[in-house]
Amino acid sequence: MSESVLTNTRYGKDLVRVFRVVRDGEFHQVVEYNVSVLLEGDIETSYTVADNSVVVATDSMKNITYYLAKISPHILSPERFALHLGTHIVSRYAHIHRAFITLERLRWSRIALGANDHPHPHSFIRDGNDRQTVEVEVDASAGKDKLSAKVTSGITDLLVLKSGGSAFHGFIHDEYTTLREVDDRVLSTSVDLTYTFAPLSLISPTDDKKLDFIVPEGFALGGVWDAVNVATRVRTATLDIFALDSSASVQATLFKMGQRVIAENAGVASVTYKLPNKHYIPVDMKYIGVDNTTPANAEVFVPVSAPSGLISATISRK
Ligand SMILES: O=c1[nH]c(=O)c2[nH]c(=O)[nH]c2[nH]1
Repeated sequence: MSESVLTNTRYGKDLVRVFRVVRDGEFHQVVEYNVSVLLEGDIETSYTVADNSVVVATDSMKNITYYLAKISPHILSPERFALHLGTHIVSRYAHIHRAFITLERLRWSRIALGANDHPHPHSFIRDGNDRQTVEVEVDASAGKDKLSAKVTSGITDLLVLKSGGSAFHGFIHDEYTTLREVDDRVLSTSVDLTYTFAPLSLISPTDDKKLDFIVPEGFALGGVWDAVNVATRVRTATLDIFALDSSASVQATLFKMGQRVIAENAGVASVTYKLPNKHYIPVDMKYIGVDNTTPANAEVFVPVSAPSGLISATISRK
């Protein structure tokens, strides 16, 4: 027993599902989040000597999440809501020094009706399985009056495919090579990306209940970290480059995506893409005397679920 030591502790509530409607008269806005709240602090004794007096119950973390979803004016912005939640928790509990708030925003887009695409005031559609992601770390370890935060946002599971405009040749040919060079192929990936904002300092709440939250400079609408607009631009840039690039490889297309994200978003310090290459293999129909394998005649493909390539890179501001 004496040869072991507790070196790291973090605990909390995962998969807190919460939906919020914000009513502006007839006009509603909605968000649905999956939230994870993890805490670090002076909690070692809960592990080593079963001392629950230092434990904020994970059930309470769930309740705090629901309460903040009810009262936070920042609920519609995943970044600002996560910062508000983390700031409240580290300010409210003296022995909790860091809060790690992770949040996924599910898509609920407003339904557009009729020939004019008339936006419906309170009806929404799940128009994609991709989720916006936010990871926030609120750090009070330098003191409750010196809060700082790191914010990383992203997109996960954005599934795309192009049936032209993608080639792959010039790669190493040796005794292990069976892949053919192609001028044209099906390219599909499920985009996973994260982008990081510069670290920021936060103003500590001054009210008794520690519920006040002042949006950090830059994170308000129109600021360099205006997360709503950054998220929209990053998604648009990724889809634009995917569609428009005459792809020489996943690597080369990925780099162009990253360059555009950095160029268009002054507040973004770096962006990391993880792109699986989801292979679509032309079916060999020689058995029936049909050419389905030369690129011009390849029309029937087998989508291969495994293995896939996996291409990743981080593009940073110089
Ligand atoms: O775009 C690609 N990059 C690779 O590194 C690679 N490797 C492979 O087999 N196919 C591909 N395609």
